Amino acid sequence: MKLVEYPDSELMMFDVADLLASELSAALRQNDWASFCAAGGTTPGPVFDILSAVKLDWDRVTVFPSDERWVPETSERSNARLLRQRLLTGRAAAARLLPLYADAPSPEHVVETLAAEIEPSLPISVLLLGMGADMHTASLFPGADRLEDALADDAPILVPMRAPGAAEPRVTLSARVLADAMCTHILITGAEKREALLRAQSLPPEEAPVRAVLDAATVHWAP
Ligand SMILES: O=C1O[C@H](COP(=O)(O)O)[C@@H](O)[C@H](O)[C@H]1O
Repeated sequence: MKLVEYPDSELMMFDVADLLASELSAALRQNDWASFCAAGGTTPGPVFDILSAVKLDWDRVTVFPSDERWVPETSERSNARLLRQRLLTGRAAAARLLPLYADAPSPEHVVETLAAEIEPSLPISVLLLGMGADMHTASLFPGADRLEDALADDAPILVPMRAPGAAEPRVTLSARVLADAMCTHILITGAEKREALLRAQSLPPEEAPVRAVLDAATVHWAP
């Protein structure tokens, strides 16, 4: 793991957006398409705002969330809504968004269909993850009902997930799909998450799921 510490969050958001733009641009030089998989939650919005204005062949980029809460895009808790409102505007409006939600009573009803839509965009070209203070990343939560399945070497692309720390059912990319990404960044702020990150380094993924993606990741932290 590489840890980059910034004096303030604003500087971090600009630097990370710049890095992601260069990596997407490099991926597009090597291939006809690139995929950008990004966290939801409260942290990455400013990165999306900056990235959305970058000049890039966005029409060759497929964007999808790392995980989704089982709510429609009308909900403020929807990770796809965050991507649509903060990233797929301006220049980046030309990108294609693949939501990880469909109008079905539970993730189990549609998880295979959703996974089939993601599969052609794998491996992920550029991955931006977040992390909770409980050391979850994407929706790989400690104590989640299907964490073991999602951490397995032969895990499916997408795994439905329910966890004590999650208000609604979730769907998440599995650890192997996240760990296969060509470039991985984790964006965190605050003393509590920094301490959790350092603790996660010496714990197994079953206790600290973020551990499953740490080896190849660059972690960006600001107070
Ligand atoms: O629930 C989620 O949490 C993590 C961390 O979110 P944050 O609000 O603490 O930044 C996020 O990375 C994940 O995509 C999201 O579904």
